[in-house]
Amino acid sequence: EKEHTGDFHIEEAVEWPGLDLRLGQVSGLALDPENNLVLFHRGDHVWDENSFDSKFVYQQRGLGPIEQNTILVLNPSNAKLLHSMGKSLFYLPHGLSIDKNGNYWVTDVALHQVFKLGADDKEPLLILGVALQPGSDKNHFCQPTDVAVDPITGSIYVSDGYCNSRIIQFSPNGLYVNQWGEETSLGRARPGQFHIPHSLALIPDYSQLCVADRENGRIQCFRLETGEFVREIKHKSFGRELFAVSYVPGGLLFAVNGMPYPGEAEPVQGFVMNFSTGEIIDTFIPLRKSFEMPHDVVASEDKTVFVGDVHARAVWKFASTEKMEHRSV
Ligand SMILES: O=C(N[C@@H](O)C(=O)O)c1ccccc1
Repeated sequence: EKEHTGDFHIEEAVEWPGLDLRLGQVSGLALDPENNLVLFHRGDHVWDENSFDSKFVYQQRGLGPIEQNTILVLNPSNAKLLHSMGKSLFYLPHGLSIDKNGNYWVTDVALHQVFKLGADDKEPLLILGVALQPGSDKNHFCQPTDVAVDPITGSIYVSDGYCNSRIIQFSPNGLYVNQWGEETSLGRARPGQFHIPHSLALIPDYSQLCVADRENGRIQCFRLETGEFVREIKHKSFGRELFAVSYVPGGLLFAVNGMPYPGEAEPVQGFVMNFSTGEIIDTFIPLRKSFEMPHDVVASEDKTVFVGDVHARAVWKFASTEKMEHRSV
């Protein structure tokens, strides 16, 4: 009988033409049920130092919403545009995820809102949060960063956000159910404390929700039903910031970290981890150009990985070059 000992490597798919799509800041990536790549970008708007006041109120309303289509559906092989939507709706796109029915779930950090959109371009199916009003109660977010929808229960989880430190759970029709998380106290970051919960990965096989705890440079995982802390995944090679996390059925967890601060050793890169052990089994960087601020990562079952970069305004594709040594036993 043959035994496979896969030596897992991924490297950039250099035939992918997604590096110069002339997009705005690419903030969110997801794969739809047909495995098309969907991206969320900011068109001609940018998030910079002048975008918010000290109370996190968006300062550039005068610009109006982004007139370009902010949600693009691309062919995952050749980056050809298949469909686009989402114009005149958003000010500062951030997170994007797609549920098992193909609905798009997005966050806008300027509006402080979460939207559920059908794949057509009709009215949003659900909006959570109050437009342009930051807050931290049951119906106000503060720069919410991502959404994850449980494929089994339909429960909605929101990572809230740059100016809050919590995960909020809503029922499938948007009623507040539960929340957990608190600000990171000075000194050590304890379990359940966040410093920008920045990206979510829902792990149905283990009924866990994993969070990229960005400025604590770590991933924290919690029980879906209760929000109870399960474990932290942290590696020295993550450096100071861990921006995004994504799970692919079969047990692999993907992540991207932040640029090193001056004088720090850990380079900006992508990570492939074994979910159950938390161990890093591969790292990856582009061959063409280089990561600047990799902001989201998404992987498909065949281990194709896409990374969107909010500064480089680029989308890289990586593919596994698994070398299978065949040993007869
Ligand atoms: O983190 C920032 N941005 C990115 O996450 C992003 O989503 O663009 C940011 C921080 C301070 C000022 C301006 C931008």
